[in-house]
Parts: sequence; C-alpha cells; structure tokens
Amino acid sequence: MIEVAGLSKTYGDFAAVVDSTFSVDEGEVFGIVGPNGAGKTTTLKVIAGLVDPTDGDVEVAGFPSDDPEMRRRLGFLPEESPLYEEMTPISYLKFFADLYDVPADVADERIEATLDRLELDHRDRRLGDMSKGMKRKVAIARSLVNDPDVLVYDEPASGLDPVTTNSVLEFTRELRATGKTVVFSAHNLYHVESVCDRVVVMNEGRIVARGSVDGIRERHGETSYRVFTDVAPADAEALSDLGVATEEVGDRFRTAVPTMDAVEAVREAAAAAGGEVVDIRTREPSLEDVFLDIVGRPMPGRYTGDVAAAVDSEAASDSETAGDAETTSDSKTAGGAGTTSDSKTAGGAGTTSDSGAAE
Ligand SMILES: Nc1ncnc2c1ncn2[C@@H]1O[C@H](COP(=O)(O)OP(=O)(O)OP(=O)(O)O)[C@@H](O)[C@H]1O
Repeated sequence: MIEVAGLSKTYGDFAAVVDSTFSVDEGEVFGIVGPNGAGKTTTLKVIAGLVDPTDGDVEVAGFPSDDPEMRRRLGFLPEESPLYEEMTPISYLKFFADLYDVPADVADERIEATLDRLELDHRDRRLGDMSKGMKRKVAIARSLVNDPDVLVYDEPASGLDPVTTNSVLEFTRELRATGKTVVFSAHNLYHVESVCDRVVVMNEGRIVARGSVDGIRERHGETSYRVFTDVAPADAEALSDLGVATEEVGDRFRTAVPTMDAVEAVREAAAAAGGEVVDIRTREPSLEDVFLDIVGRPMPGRYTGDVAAAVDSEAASDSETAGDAETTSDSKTAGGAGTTSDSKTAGGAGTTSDSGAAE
C-alpha cells in the first residue's frame, strides 16, 4: 500500500533522511521508531506529500505522493495539531469534510460516529478551551473525515495521559481491523510494541533495524537469566570475573547472568556455599534494550506517568524491577528441570507457578 524506495531528504547540507527503503502492506499498522531528529517526521511528511523528497520514490495506493488522488486517499495527523480555536469540533470537522467534497449527510454521520467512538465529550465547546487529549481526538477525527485508506500519524499518542493514550492506541488497532493501513511514528516504544505489526528503527536519518517487534528483538537482543539461590553463592570473585553480580532480594539471592554456562557457575557457587538454586528466570530483551543496543543510547522521552508506567508497575508486581521485560509465561527451561504451569525451573528446584514473584 505504501512503497518508499531510496528516499533521501536533505536540508542544505544536512541529510535528514538517507536512502530509506521500506514498504507497508495493506491493512498493516507500521511503526517508525527512533530518537529525536532521527528523520521520522520528515519520512511521514514525504509519504503524505507535504515535503518533496530530494531523491527516491514514494507511492501510496499506487499513486506518487504528489498526485492529488493520493491525497484523497490519505489522512495525515501532524505531531502538533493546530486547530481553529474559535470553532467547535463539529463545525471544524464539517469544514474539513467540505474541503474534501464529502456530502453533508455522509459527513455528519461519519463525524458523529468517529467522535462517539473516540468518546469525545463537550462537542459544543470551543476548540481553544479543550484539553490536549480532546484536541488530539478532534485532530484524529479530522484525519478520517475523507474516509481515507491510509493513515499517516506523527506521534499520535505522545504527551497524552494514560487513559487517552490507551484510547488512541486502541483506536489505532480498530483502524487496522476496518482494513485501513496505518503508519505512525513514536519515540515511546510501548506505543510501538503494543500496536505495530512491523517497525523500522531510524537513527540519524538511516534505517538501522526493521521487521516485526519480536523479530527485531530476536535478532538484536540477547536473552539473559536470573538465578535465584537460597544462599549467597560462594567465590564472589570468580563470579564477578564472569561479569555477574549477586543481590539480596528478600530471603533469596539473585544473580543475573548472560549465558547458561554462567548459570552453571552460579549453581556450583551456591552448592559450595551449602545452598542451591531455587529458581531460574529467563529475561527476554525488551525493545528498549534492543534500541539501546542498536542506537547506543536509551530512548529519549521514555516518560513515566503514562501507560508505559502503568504496565511497568504491573510487571513490577510480578518482578523486581519496573520496566523489565522479564517473562515467565514462556520462559525457557534451564538445566532440564521439570517445568511448572507458568514458569520453568531448573536444577530440580521446587518452584511453583508464580515462582520468583515478589522478590
Ligand atoms: N525544514 C527543515 N529545515 C532544516 N532541517 C530540518 C527541517 N526539518 C527537519 N530538519 C532536521 O532534520 C532532522 C530530522 O528531523 P525530523 O523532524 O524528521 O526528526 P524526528 O525523528 O521526527 O524527530 P522528533 O522525534 O524530534 O520529532 C532533524 O535534525 C531536524 O532538525
């Protein structure tokens, strides 16, 4: 549905986007993720026909991005949505529907349905008096007045409160369910992870990773293990040579290790101290870890106080660190021990289905 081939955009001497190639399938939600200045907005604006590329080709639904027909089929949500402050949502949306020659009765029905779905209250309020979240919803509704096949959203949920963020992300999922194609940018990885079928990671104008979120995680991230023992492992020096460190967590000791060989070393060290391994948990890399690996710095704007934080704190109730991507449901067996329903254990350690919880 969207073909981007060899796209480059320079401003003077500065290369904002360099030789970018990707395609977005019909009915897909596609994410462009990257730090500030990576070239996400520039890429989206070229797709939407708002910025001319310096080099390369972009096609949307078979039309080049400067073709007026392409614009009829596309809805664009800019990062900042300037709205006409004196208008109400309804008058504003009708105004845009009119620009697209949408018949009035069709426009009325479409606008009401979209605002109902987005749960926008106070529809007779001036836009200038609306909250940021309400304005964002109106801007999203504006992107849909012409019933486009393709939606290009720049940071659709950035800076919104958790409830509104959730509602926008859920809405994006619904757009996919109705057959729309959505490409959106985000610097918050939770937004990407929770919604996108595939992503490209951009850094300094270039695509540095691509694929499904899980695929990127597999290719670029490394699984690590957390070994829980009932005593502090002996020979701390040897363990620290392996690059691992032990922490006391409640009445147990947790040693984070990168390999199964190191797991064995911890097991031996625990035995030498007269104890044993009671649990081993697999820690899958989060997209955040992977991003750090690829780009060499953490995601900017991984702000707390939004859905990400809520999810993290939920995870924290089942693991010791908020923000961890530690998994129990599909964690791998270590040491061939019997497994339990929710987490798998090693070395015959008799752990239960919620093993490792609340350390
Ligand atoms: N009109 C312009 N003139 C000059 N430089 C520009 C222009 N537009 C963008 N740039 C530069 O191009 C680079 C990429 O900008 P872009 O807005 O595409 O990044 P982004 O990934 O969307 O960043 P952010 O997450 O901060 O919005 C930045 O260094 C930006 O300063």
